[in-house]
Amino acid sequence: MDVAVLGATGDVGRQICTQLVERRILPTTSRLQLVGRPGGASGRAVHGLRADLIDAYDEHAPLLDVALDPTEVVADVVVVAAGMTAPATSGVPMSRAALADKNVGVFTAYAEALARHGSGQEVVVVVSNPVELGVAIMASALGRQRVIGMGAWLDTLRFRREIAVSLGVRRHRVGGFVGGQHGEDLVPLWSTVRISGLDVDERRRAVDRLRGGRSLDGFAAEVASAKEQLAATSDMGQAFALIDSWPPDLRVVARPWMTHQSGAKTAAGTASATIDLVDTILDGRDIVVAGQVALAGEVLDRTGVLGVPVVVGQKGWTRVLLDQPAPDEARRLAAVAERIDAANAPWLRGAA
Ligand SMILES: NC(=O)c1ccc[n+]([C@@H]2O[C@H](COP(=O)([O-])OP(=O)(O)OC[C@H]3O[C@@H](n4cnc5c(N)ncnc54)[C@H](O)[C@@H]3O)[C@@H](O)[C@H]2O)c1
Repeated sequence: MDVAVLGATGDVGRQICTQLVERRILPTTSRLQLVGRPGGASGRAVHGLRADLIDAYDEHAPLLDVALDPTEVVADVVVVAAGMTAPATSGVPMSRAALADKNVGVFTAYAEALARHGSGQEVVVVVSNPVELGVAIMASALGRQRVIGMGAWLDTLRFRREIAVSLGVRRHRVGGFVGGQHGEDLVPLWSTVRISGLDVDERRRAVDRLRGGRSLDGFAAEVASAKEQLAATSDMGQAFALIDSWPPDLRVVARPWMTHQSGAKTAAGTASATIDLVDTILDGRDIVVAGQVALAGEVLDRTGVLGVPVVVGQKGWTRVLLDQPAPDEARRLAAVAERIDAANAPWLRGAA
């Protein structure tokens, strides 16, 4: 199967391409399409990236080609990593609306081109932010089940790792999902957490200990306070040590936020989670992941985009697996869904 990466020469796109090749996710008979923009720096650099990848990995690299126009994108899985990101500098916030304003044109151009020139089968993985807006635009052009935003999967892998660190076990022993909106408005779904080797009572005790008597009703205030404390800490080492002292779900929000503020960005982790999702789609077996998808009433009677656990396979996602969220999860999911809808509305009206 073939993969196309839009925004291949960006920080995230380049990591995705490199990891796809280095980790031998694609056989040598498959094609990896590196997609840039005509003219300008990325249109030139995408040819250079192709040459560099061949230089490094010729023996096991898939077929590498370059596309510079949305109409030329051809693949079974299309990864959307093109578009602007918030500045990776402390004290330079960029609102979701400002980012949406920058990236709505990118989402729309590729959605229209894929709808018109695509195979009608490609699965689209949205990495670019706001990921919920990208999913909404792509899903309305291509059909909702072929489009999945990877922010919730990245948040899920972080959640599992933070829980594993707190319990002193390896990450692969921890299951559980994060839903909601990617970033500060994520929803840690504690009711879905499973820890291999622990029975139900042991798990309940472990989860209660990790949560420390908190519920998600106070989570937004905790996140706001965490950001304030981190913004007031000029020493990066101290900031990350402070994060280490917090509970796992708060660390899931705070650590990547601080990483981005440090100037390092989160390109490697984002790419790794994207590869994981792409590999799962290519694998062909139905596997449960978390992703931002366009709902039609499957959870809390919601329509609109929301991060939830879903079954994915080669045709996209098929089912939502969140029958009974805990009451505090349901309340936060509903509130976050409202915020996503409100944030997306002006752009979706504009696109109609
Ligand atoms: N979902 C996540 O978990 C997550 C994490 C980190 C970053 N991101 C997002 O990924 C996106 C890329 O981030 P980055 O750090 O790589 O940014 P970057 O600025 O380094 O790269 C963006 C790339 O997109 C390209 N691009 C812009 N418009 C294009 C178009 N119309 N066609 C083809 N290419 C185009 C640019 O030339 C550039 O190469 C951002 O939207 C960012 O917010 C998402």
